[in-house]
Amino acid sequence: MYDSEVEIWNTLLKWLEEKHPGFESNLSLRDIPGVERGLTAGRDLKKDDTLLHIPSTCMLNPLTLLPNSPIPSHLFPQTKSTNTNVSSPSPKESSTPVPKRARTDKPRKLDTTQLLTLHLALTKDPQERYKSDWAPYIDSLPKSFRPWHPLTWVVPLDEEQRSSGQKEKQREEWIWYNHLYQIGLSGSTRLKVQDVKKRFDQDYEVLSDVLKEEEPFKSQNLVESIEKEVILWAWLNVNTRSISIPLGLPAPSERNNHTLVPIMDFINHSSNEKLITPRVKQLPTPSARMRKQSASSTAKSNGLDKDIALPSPPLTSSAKSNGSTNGTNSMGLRKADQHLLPNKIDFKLVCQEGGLRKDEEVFFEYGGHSSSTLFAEYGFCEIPTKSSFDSSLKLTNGTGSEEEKLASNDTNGNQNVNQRGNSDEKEENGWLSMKYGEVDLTPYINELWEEQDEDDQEEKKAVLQDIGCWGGNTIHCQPSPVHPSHSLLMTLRLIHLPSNSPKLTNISRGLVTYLSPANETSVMMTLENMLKRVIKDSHKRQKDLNKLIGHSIHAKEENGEKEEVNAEQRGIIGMLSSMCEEEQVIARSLLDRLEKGVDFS
Ligand SMILES: C[S@@+](CC[C@H](N)C(=O)[O-])C[C@H]1O[C@@H](n2cnc3c(N)ncnc32)[C@H](O)[C@@H]1O
Repeated sequence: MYDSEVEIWNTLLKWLEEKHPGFESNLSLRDIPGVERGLTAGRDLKKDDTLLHIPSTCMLNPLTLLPNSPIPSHLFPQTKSTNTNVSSPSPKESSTPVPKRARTDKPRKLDTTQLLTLHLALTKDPQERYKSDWAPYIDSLPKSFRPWHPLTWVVPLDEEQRSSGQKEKQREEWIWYNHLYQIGLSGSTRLKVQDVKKRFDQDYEVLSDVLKEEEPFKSQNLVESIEKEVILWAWLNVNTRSISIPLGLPAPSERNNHTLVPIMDFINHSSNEKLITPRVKQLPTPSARMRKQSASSTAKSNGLDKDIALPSPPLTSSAKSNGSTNGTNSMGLRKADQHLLPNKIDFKLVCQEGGLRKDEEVFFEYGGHSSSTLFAEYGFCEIPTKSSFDSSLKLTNGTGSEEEKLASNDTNGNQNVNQRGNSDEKEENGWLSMKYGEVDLTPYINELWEEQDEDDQEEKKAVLQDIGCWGGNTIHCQPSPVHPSHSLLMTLRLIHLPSNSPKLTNISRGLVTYLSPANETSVMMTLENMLKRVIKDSHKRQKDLNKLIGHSIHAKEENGEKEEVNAEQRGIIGMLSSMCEEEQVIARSLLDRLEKGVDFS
């Protein structure tokens, strides 16, 4: 571990111990240079031992932020119950002039994502006018998301604001990663990254307007001094590290009811139930409990000791429209409706059955996310190995078995999925047993929609929305065996249904799902063709990724100075190649079933 990182960690612990009574931790920081940071048991722990107790006061959210925030209070979101801002404005804010807006304009409000992004970004004011009470926590956040987070591959660097010495190198690096985005990501993963970008662009626009128009930022010309890159850094911290919690803020809950939580946000993800160690409880902070007990006799039924949702970025628009995916982030939505006293909820993590040995890593499941969602939102994916820690090694140091895996492909970068040896079978079983193993066929389905007449398309889309099947174009590993989602089957059935079919009414009422033997045959043939294309496209991508290995980032080959891709790039290429493998294994497995005549009616 670097000395500076130890220092940052120790400063954070000291701040929590001194300023936030109730804080307790039995966890240690695992930080191997070049590998993701994570948390491990600081000593042997048994069932129900406290791993971590995080008081509500140290969490960073609109409720804790408001009392001393330089951000004007009228920008804060309003609580559902009071329909007022999260608390009364402090004298400092009440003198802040509210900018005049047209009468018909609604007063400007930021949601939690935007507000936290703004708070983090203000701490980077070059003139240091915005010191945060959370400084020791903010110092512990990742310093940069470039170049490893895929959002940064589609958001170009602001050339104007780079020093000329760095400019060329950074520009070349960005071109390399943008090229990787074009050739190394499946169509469906690209759609998910574009969805993240859309959310970022919208929030960036809102925050730029706030910096331009709201005081005191306007007079300080902060829109010029806070670079887009800083907003990107802040936004990605909020989106990759915040945790769903009921704050009593209004819908959309996934944009409002979340918080940054020191220490807890160092915990890495795993969907492997054997590795997910702590149980998380929400409980009132001690002083709140006293007040709540005297105010209400229903305190215990109002959420005490409830399990709580974990790191959970705002829903992607595709997930929103797709209730049938693996419950993406829905845990957060449900729990966020049941809240204790807003701002008075502690987190307590306790050890699961079986306990933990000293130095064993602690994991959470961030949500029911497929590889492509994990990758687009958090910049990593899970690989079926004995632990997720192995996958994080692959992600960042690039020297692990991914490289060997790439090297073991044939000269075209292809793996022959029909002729599998023992190790391939093992690999295949690994992918097929992943809890959220999935292939998303949306780009192929979109092509089919484009072939349809526009009115026909609209009518069928409305029917699919009526039955909750719009947008769920996925095939899943669980429950085994691999199968298309009901939404995918219904989508294909409607695509193959003649225009203006009288059957549409009964389908939209949920009375009919199977349409006819001829329709079903067409559906199966289309599905087969799509799966073959998935396998072919994925092999092609793997081949292109292979070509990148050994190629220079700075394109100096013409000078005879061939530079290898660096370890980080190699790690990312390995991860993308694994995602190709996952697609091939899952698509092949469903294809085998279809070829054997499986019936999904
Ligand atoms: C909530 S933070 C967890 C702490 C983080 N590792 C750190 O160093 O601060 C989420 C980020 O951790 C990384 N991460 C989480 N789980 C991972 C895993 N299983 N493998 C690789 N990286 C992971 C990803 O970069 C993700 O964006």
